[in-house]
Amino acid sequence: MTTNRPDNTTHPPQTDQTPSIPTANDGSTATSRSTPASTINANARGNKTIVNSNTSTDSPAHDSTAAEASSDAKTDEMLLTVENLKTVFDTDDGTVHAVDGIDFTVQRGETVCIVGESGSGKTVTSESITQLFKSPPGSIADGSVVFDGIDLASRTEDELTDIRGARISHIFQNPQGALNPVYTVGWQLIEAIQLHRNVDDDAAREDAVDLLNRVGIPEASSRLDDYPHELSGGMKQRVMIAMALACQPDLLIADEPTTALDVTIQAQILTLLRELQADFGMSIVFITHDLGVVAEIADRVVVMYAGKVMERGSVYDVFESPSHPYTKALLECLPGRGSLGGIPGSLPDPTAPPTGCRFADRCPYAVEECTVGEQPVFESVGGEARDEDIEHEVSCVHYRSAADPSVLDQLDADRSSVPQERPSGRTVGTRDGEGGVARE
Ligand SMILES: Nc1ncnc2c1ncn2[C@@H]1O[C@H](COP(=O)(O)OP(=O)(O)OP(=O)(O)O)[C@@H](O)[C@H]1O
Ligand code: NI
Repeated sequence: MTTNRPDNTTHPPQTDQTPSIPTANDGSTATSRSTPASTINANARGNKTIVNSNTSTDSPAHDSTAAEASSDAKTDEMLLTVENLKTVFDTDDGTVHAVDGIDFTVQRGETVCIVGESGSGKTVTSESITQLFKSPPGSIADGSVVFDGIDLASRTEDELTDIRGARISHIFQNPQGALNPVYTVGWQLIEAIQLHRNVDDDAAREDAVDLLNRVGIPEASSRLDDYPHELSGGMKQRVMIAMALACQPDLLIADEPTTALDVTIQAQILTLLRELQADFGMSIVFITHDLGVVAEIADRVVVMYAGKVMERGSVYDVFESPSHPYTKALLECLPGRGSLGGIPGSLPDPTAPPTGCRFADRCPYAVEECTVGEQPVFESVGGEARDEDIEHEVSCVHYRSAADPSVLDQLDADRSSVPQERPSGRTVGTRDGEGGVARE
């Protein structure tokens, strides 16, 4: 990379533990990759054209020593804080409560995976960060999205455009849709670079070649003259990543960026993202329904269901001590586990979400209390956190202070002694019959 960074040091891992993550059959592990953050970027998706701004301001790189020494400094490590976010769509069928009061945080340099079944609100969550959804019908009905001290939820469209262009990049599942078919890859990349940095054509071209090299495109200088249709799907996604990195974002939002790719290419892209994150120090919000990918790439996991967060915690805690029955059910769908066809049943109607826990009617552990009132408050799961910087919390009545969550284990034991109902309905979980992605 040609770009100069104010701070290219790499943090020590958040923890020296590298527990085995039961991704699937391969027992591969996920390690923390925490690095400091910096700077800028931009990009495009169907709903809105994202116009890039031309300023590039480095965010204050945080001082790891100070951060470790003081709990106050931890606030500085927080890049994104989402609180009580509600995003709705006004439709002819009523108001769709796509995201319905969620909280999560993203620290500088970490990867947060949002995982859940299809329709649980992952994409709308990611689009709500910079309000990429089409409006109307979409709107943020409540809550705040604080990015590096700026509340994005209350910003004007112009201000959001600047932020999107300057500091938050998006990559999407379908790179074809995001690349302009009538311009060469080089033209588009050079434009992205020049929108952010005041460099002449030759310097921008040189940077473009560097970026393409960096994302693993062979013979980069000759590929600059290719049109998007001349590239394979994997190569196009690499170009999109290069464009997203053109100005070094503080935050890269990746919505199922590998889902359309074959398994080998998926693995390569995930490896690439990890390497780039270490080099660039950016934070990543990674949307996926694939738990194999989560185990591979996440530091922190946010489990979503029907517009709500059900459980959140470090990748270690969520995989090794899954606590919400929904998380348990998702993990059961991993290849080699009990459930083959996904979790029985389907999501509730998003225009009329049920009271209480939204998973209650599909939950083998549900009791009467689960179906009344508000979503259960988040409780700490307790036990020894494997990553002490990341709280492990769950929204489930069985974890209330007066309750005894071991009832879930007891029920598990009881259930395993009776034949299981063969699940039907929508699928969730991992790539077709494949295990986790091999780590390098
Ligand atoms: N433009 C829209 N108009 C109306 N409803 C919408 C719109 N976009 C999303 N929704 C609804 O919001 C809910 C959440 O959708 P979202 O796309 O965020 O799910 P997801 O978790 O990303 O699913 P998938 O894994 O299939 O991508 C769904 O019920 C969806 O139908
Ligand atoms: Ni989605």
